[in-house]
Amino acid sequence: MKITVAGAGYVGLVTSACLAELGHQVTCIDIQKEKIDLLQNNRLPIYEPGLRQLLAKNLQNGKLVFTVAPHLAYSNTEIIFIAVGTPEKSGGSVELKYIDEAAQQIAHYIENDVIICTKSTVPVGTNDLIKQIIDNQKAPTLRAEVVSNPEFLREGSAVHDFFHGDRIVIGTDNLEAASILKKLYQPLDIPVIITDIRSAEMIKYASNAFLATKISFINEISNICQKVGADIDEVAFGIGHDKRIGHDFLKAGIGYGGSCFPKDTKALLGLANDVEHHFDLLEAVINVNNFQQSLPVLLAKETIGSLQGKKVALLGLAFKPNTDDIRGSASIRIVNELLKEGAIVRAYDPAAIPNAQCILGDRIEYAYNLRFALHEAELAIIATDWAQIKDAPLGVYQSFMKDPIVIDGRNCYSLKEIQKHSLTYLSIGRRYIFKDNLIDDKKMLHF
Ligand SMILES: NC(=O)c1ccc[n+]([C@@H]2O[C@H](COP(=O)([O-])OP(=O)(O)OC[C@H]3O[C@@H](n4cnc5c(N)ncnc54)[C@H](O)[C@@H]3O)[C@@H](O)[C@H]2O)c1
Ligand SMILES: O=c1ccn([C@@H]2O[C@H](COP(=O)(O)OP(=O)(O)O[C@H]3O[C@H](CO)[C@@H](O)[C@H](O)[C@H]3O)[C@@H](O)[C@H]2O)c(=O)[nH]1
Repeated sequence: MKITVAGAGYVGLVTSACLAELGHQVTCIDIQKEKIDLLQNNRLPIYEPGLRQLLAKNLQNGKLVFTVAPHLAYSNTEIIFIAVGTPEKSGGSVELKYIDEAAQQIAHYIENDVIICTKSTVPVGTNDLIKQIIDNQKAPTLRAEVVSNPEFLREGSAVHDFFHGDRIVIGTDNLEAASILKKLYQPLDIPVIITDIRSAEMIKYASNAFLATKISFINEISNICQKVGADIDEVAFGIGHDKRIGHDFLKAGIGYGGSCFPKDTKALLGLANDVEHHFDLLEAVINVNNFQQSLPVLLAKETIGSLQGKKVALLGLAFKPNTDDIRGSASIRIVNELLKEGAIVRAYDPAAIPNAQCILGDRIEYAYNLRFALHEAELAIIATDWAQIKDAPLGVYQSFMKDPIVIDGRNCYSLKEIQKHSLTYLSIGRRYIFKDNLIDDKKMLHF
């Protein structure tokens, strides 16, 4: 089929490359010329495992084309996927201007009947607005069916998720459009759920809010575990064995980040408020996450005292491993809080340094390897569980730091392993181990 994808971000690029891989003729359009120039030259503007190979192959065989020209993208196509950004506005509501602009362009440039699928995460009711824009502005002879087709991929495993997702949701009342999309996705052998547009839009927000709730729940349990001397990893393992609960998304840590959970939970809270429903549970999930992201600096202050002039190695800038995305990352909050306390920060990340530099500039130093980050640091904070960080031998902390204090925000090491080394080690929801293997419950910190 001839397919157009609007937006060359994480979702747009993965969708484009994977649909081209399935044999479709795909045109991906973006408004950022620099991005399209890079892509046309076979260079990826993002870090996403597996994407480079798909891009190279499908650019070369002509199945995938990049453009900034809307007449090329929209005038001769059968299905259009909208994958433009829907970022958070100040106050937490959803910025829909990119959706609005894309819809206007589509309406203006289409020259045949099309199905328009919204992959962007949009508040319930937005697809009706897209339909209104298109219907009001397109040529009256053309048929354009607007369908909600929310995306569930995770960064860092997005290509895998495209081919092996848990479900595909199609929100439409139009049986013909549903059947065309079902056929498009058929080779993936993933269950397809066909529902109405508003339910499809809500499935996306409810999914993210539920996953965020699981994370905040386990983080709250972890904070209690730490105070009563239980071990959160044991507890999560134990409760996860109940099939009704499951093991996924029960990893305690320094909270969820990313371009989705923080913004989508706030958007759903806003949506609930708009219909005069106070979503107490979701509000608590967000508050717990804010606390959790601040935990490393609280622990640092309780352990060391003043952080003024202290050298801190921050290990990980991305919001999770295997991505260069720093949107909503706990690390950004940690840096800001450390700098406010007067600390000197040197950060290491295998992929996210260029993105971090755009936001943090020269307020911190950057290290291109773990050892340089740790060199002479007085405190190390593990913020992202990249393999390069979680698999590093514990000896490096002793070799490169003066008197190592490690705050492990992702519980990368087992306490047994830690006890073989002489370092002060604080993790999430587990006993704190002080230098010389002293595990002293009386030394539990209080925050
Ligand atoms: N990132 C994820 O993991 C993920 C997963 C599922 C859903 N989503 C949702 O998908 C949407 C896109 O997310 P993303 O992370 O890929 O965003 P992104 O910010 O990485 O990319 C969005 C792209 O859209 C482009 N754009 C803006 N207006 C345009 C227009 N009129 N025409 C063409 N391109 C235009 C921007 O220039 C940008 O390159 C969001 O709604 C997000 O919530 C994201
Ligand atoms: O047990 C866990 C699982 C995740 N996280 C954190 O939660 C955040 C989000 O992780 P993840 O969900 O793996 O990454 P995303 O790429 O943000 O994907 C989420 O957001 C996307 C955008 O909406 C959805 O498409 C995906 O289904 C949804 O998982 C990260 O900071 C993780 O460190 C935890 O702290 N504990």
